[in-house]
Amino acid sequence: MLKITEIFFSLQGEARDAGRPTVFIRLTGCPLRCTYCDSEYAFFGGEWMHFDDILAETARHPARHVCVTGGEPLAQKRCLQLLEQLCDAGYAVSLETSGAIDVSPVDERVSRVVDLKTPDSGEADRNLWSNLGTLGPHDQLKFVICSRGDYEWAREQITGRSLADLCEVLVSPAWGQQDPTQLAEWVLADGLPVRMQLQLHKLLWGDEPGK
Ligand SMILES: C[S@@+](CC[C@H](N)C(=O)[O-])C[C@H]1O[C@@H](n2cnc3c(N)ncnc32)[C@H](O)[C@@H]1O
Ligand SMILES: Nc1nc2[nH]cc(C(=O)O)c2c(=O)[nH]1
Ligand code: SF4
Ligand SMILES: [Mg+2]
Repeated sequence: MLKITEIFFSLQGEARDAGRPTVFIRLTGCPLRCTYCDSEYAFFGGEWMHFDDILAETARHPARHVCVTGGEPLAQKRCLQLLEQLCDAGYAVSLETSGAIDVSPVDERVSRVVDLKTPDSGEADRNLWSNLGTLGPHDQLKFVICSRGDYEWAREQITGRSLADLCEVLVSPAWGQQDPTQLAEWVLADGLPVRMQLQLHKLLWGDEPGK
């Protein structure tokens, strides 16, 4: 059983697979409190669901891709079993995670999207740097940028730790806070080896849950 906030079908709005029709499984609960969090409604509540029912609900939608998110999905230990079962069922699975919890036990078929928390998130001291050692080309690292200070911090991590040699590195403007054009100009000025992303679902549907 897992505590689930919502299961919905949408276009992947973030990271490397942006634009692909995807089923989202949002797990309830998170031990962090990022200043910009757009998913606070997943902190509490939710519904206990059996694995079979989660898989059945997922299968109702015509998708090859499944994204497990939250809240912080890895805060529920049994999330690991769900990820395995989704892979066994043939889905291309991604996991959105805060980087505050050990990602090494995650099934290697899963693309782990690890968000390194920036200073302005208010949660940078929660980053588990040992996670970097477990990542490979199939995984993704992400920085959500709130300010020039966040950008410079991210740039320092990316260049100082050669992160682009590990896996795909993404930068994303904090929605409604960081001007995206400005971020694009900074990336270009430095020739930073990253992929900049916008939250496609918010451009399409605004900031509403279940999209
Ligand atoms: C809601 S979190 C859930 C997964 C996990 N707790 C995490 O933080 O990665 C999914 C992704 O949305 C990003 N996110 C949340 N609020 C955002 C905002 N206002 N603007 C841009 N990205 C945001 C997070 O940084 C994270 O990369
Ligand atoms: N369309 C869509 N794509 C997403 N990719 C990651 C999401 C998340 O909240 O983790 C998300 C989301 O909430 N909606
Ligand atoms: S870790 Fe993710 S879900 Fe938790 S507060 Fe931060 S952005 Fe929101
Ligand atoms: Mg979201």
